[in-house]
Amino acid sequence: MSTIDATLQSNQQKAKQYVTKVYNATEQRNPHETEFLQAVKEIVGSLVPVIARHPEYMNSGILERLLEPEKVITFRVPWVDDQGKVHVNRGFRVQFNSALGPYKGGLRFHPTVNESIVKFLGFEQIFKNSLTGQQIGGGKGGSDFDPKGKSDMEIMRFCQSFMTELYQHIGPETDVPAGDVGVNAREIGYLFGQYKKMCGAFEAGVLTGKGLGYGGSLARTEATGYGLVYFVQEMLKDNGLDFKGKTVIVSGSGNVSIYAMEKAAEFGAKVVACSDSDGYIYDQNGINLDTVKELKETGDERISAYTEKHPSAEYFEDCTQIFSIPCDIALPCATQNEINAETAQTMLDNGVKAIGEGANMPSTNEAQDMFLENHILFAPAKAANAGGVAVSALEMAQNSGKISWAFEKVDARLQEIMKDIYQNSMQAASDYGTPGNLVAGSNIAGFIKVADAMTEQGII
Ligand SMILES: NC(=O)c1ccc[n+]([C@@H]2O[C@H](COP(=O)([O-])OP(=O)(O)OC[C@H]3O[C@@H](n4cnc5c(N)ncnc54)[C@H](O)[C@@H]3O)[C@@H](O)[C@H]2O)c1
Repeated sequence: MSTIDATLQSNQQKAKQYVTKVYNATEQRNPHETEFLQAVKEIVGSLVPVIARHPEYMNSGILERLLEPEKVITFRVPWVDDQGKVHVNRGFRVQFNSALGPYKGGLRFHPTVNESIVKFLGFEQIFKNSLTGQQIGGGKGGSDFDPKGKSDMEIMRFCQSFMTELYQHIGPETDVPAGDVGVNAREIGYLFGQYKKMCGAFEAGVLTGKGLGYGGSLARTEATGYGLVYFVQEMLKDNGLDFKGKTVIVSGSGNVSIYAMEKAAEFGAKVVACSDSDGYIYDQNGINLDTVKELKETGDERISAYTEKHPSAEYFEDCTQIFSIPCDIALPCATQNEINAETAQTMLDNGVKAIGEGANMPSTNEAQDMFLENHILFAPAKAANAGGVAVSALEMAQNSGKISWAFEKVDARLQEIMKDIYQNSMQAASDYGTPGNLVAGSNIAGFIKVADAMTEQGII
């Protein structure tokens, strides 16, 4: 073995030991945070070749610092329902990393929200935001409040109470929340109103996903779903494929899902199924998106009601079974861990060709490995669903210039950003010895920018 080969091997070994040591320490320090640990394991596992080539990251403790949020804020959110009964929920904001810019990431209102979920989302957000090439750090927040079945006034009172505490921790140059599951334009409106009242100032850039009349950006509503399809289209094109004529399944029926279905259909695909947390619908004629929008965007109805308007469609209880339907392209857009090893095996048996993750961490690490081992085209969440935050950063830019761009301008910029993320992730994958592996490539490309900025900014 040559001296160069021996050095490379020794560096690789040291890097592996370092990554394992840091992961084990994280596990010991956060023993019950399963989702956070899952996200950490996936990312740090792919960083071994980077650390081996750049031992300076190891020497300056980059991973140890990256894995500990800069700040975690937990607070009480008391509110009164329409019957006068008092409720108390828990609010969270994790300000994970500000090496590249103000913390940026959504708020999730869902009964499953806890510190582990918010930390996994915030951790992923660091790399996603870095991939967009914009000046945004990583953060995330939310509450275990369940908006399902609540009246408009209850939602408003909850949002006001939530912001009464949060306002002192955020700001256009500090931390800029947005929507996520359970937080859409209505909730952002109530949150913004309360922020404005508490601060006594109209600071449009403090929240993104706002209504168009008071500083929102055109194309923000569509951005995550459209961006996902633009990303998958790049991946398909690179492999001699295309959306045209393909059978597509999109889980969920919320913001990401609806606009992923819209763009996939526009590109000539036939979307045959979508879901909500109760069950899924299968429409062999192709999902009628106007009906889904009517049920989910203007009404507050369950997806099962779709079959009342389209009797030839079928409804099945148990949303987890949506991916048992054969398809060419699967776009999981509902929630974390919706595809486990068993579901992945069914999808492989059914001949799936490509997967694009619209939701955050919808595939377990086992499922992801199975797709990669079987050479399925796989677009991981932190790259493929970055379109939402990318357009949020464009909203911040418009707010700071007090201007509004046309839909076409924002959409064109979104397409360029998704293309760049695809190319940079592919390049990083091939530079570090895993050509074509977008999981490794996006982790590495996202990491290097943050690690370099942290190094330049000193030990803080
Ligand atoms: N909104 C964004 O801009 C954005 C950006 C990046 C990533 N994401 C991620 O995309 C996912 C969806 O977010 P959204 O903004 O569309 O939320 P949303 O609240 O608008 O919609 C979520 C949808 O998923 C459904 N759902 C929930 N649990 C489910 C389950 N177990 N099985 C099937 N359906 C289920 C809900 O009924 C709803 O239709 C989340 O993982 C979120 O973190 C969102």
